[in-house]
Amino acid sequence: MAGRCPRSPRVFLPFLYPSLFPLNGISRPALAAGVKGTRRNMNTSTTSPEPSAPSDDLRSRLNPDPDDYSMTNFSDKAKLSLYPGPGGHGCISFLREAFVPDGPPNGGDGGHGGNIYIQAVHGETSLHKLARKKFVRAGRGKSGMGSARSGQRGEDVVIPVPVGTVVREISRDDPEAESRFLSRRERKRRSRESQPVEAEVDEEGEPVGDPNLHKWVLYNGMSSSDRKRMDLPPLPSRDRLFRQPAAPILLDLSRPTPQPILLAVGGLGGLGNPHFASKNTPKPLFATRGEAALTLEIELELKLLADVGLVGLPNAGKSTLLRSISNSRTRVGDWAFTTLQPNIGTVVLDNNKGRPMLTSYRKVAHSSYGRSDPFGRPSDTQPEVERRTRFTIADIPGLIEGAHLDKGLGVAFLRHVERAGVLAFVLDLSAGNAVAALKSLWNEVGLYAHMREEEERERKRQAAIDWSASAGTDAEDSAFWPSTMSTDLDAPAGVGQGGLHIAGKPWFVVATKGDLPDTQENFRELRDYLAAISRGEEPHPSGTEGAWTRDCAAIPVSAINGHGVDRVVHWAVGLLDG
Ligand SMILES: Nc1nc2c(ncn2[C@@H]2O[C@H](COP(=O)(O)OP(=O)(O)OP(=O)(O)O)[C@@H](O)[C@H]2O)c(=O)[nH]1
Ligand SMILES: [Mg+2]
Repeated sequence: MAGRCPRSPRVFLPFLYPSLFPLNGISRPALAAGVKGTRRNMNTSTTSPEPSAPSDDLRSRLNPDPDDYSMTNFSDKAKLSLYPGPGGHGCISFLREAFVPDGPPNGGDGGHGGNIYIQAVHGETSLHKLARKKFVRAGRGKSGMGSARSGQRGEDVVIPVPVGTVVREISRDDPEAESRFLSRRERKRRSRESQPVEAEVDEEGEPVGDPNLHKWVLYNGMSSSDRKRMDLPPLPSRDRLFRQPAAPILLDLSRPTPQPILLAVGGLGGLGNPHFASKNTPKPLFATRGEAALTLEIELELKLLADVGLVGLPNAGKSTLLRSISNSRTRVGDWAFTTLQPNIGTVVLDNNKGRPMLTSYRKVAHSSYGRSDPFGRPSDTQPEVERRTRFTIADIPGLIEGAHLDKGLGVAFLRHVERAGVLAFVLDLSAGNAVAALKSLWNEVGLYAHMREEEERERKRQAAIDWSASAGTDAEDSAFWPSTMSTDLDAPAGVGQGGLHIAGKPWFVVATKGDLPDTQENFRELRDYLAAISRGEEPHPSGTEGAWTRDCAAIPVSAINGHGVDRVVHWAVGLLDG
């Protein structure tokens, strides 16, 4: 779909290349009709397209000192060990009152351990705090007490993460699930071989006692041989309020989650001795221990969610462009790799005088995300339309040739533009052949897309392994954790189609530094090349079959002067909402 900005290049091009686009007698005010208003800090005018000299304010904003920038802590990866709380032990106690010297058992139950949840919230922008933290621990359940007082429940912990975070389980160690699984397997083996359950003996012929002895709290005054001989009842099977999500956990928190999502469940509290009182054992001298909780290792990866992603070689002028269309104070400097971390700017579609600069409507998906579903899964989504007032734009560190081989800063930062609706390739017209630069950038992006797809396939292979057999997760637990949580997740639309999930996005080119001399010829070549792609005479620069090739536009700008940048905004909005 074509961009929404006026198709005639004459609207802005006279600023940069009057010889390329002769006016043909069209009056200058008429040329400006496509741009409805003035943007703050910009020199495009409603009355005259003539570039006025940039004000000092604008000059210093768009060509700032290298130390004039704001920088925040940022990290897009974190590994966390999660330790939900273990359960508190049950209590062995008996009623002792005046005139009741030998009362019934009244030991309280232990409290359950605290759970660990995760929630994607607006306002969080980075994972650096979690990356430093390294582990998260929920509260342990308190042990039960006499007089039938139950122990307090351990405190739950909610991990707030930025919207756009992907959560992947690396490993888990669940001693309880493992022992449940082993005892179930043992029971099955015995019933298959129809073996009578014989009392096991140790090497010296002494009875070994209950293999689950370690799960009981025994009265302190007992001797160890009494303990071994003690006839303990079978461990009661218990209902769980929360079930541990099955392995491997894989979540894509690409929208805010109104309710926290459960990651790791705390251990169950032990049962007090009244639970084991029976006709034969009216005074049980035992209670159960609280369950040990599992340990979960997870990896968090933040993929920023911007509407438009800027991709370009180092020093191309991406950050200057971002400054010129938003209020971003990202760092600008005349050397490669000035930008070392992604920056997001918000472009407000308003000239700050209460008048919209352009009118566009975006599709919004309203859903009952998390409202009716305990897991916050999207349900019936109904796209609606609302007036667009802003969009976000992500500026990432520059890519160099061979970035996929980890040259320069590598291609990892492309993950922040991977989900952008539109890609804007920023090319420096004064730095050699722009067509070659565009091809080289697309080549790196294409290789990154293939790498991501390979990773995705590998992850799917891993996910296909039946973890319940090896890690001891209950089969019903697997059913409990909805498989949709892990399938619609990480796979961006089009993954597995040879890089299409990126090459299929709408894109355009911003040709910067058009104010510098001898850039017209370079721009002319670039424009002709893009026109040939649009006509289908040239393949997509990444070489991907079926990639987006409609209306490939090159917009010449002088970001440092704020010239032509309105057109970038118009075109981007047109592609986003078109
Ligand atoms: N003449 C001219 N210079 C520009 C223009 N845009 C940017 N520059 C200059 O080019 C240099 C690099 O600009 P940046 O915006 O830092 O470039 P970048 O692409 O963000 O660079 P990295 O962050 O290193 O990838 C700075 O000295 C800018 O002042 C422009 O339109 N015209
Ligand atoms: Mg930069």
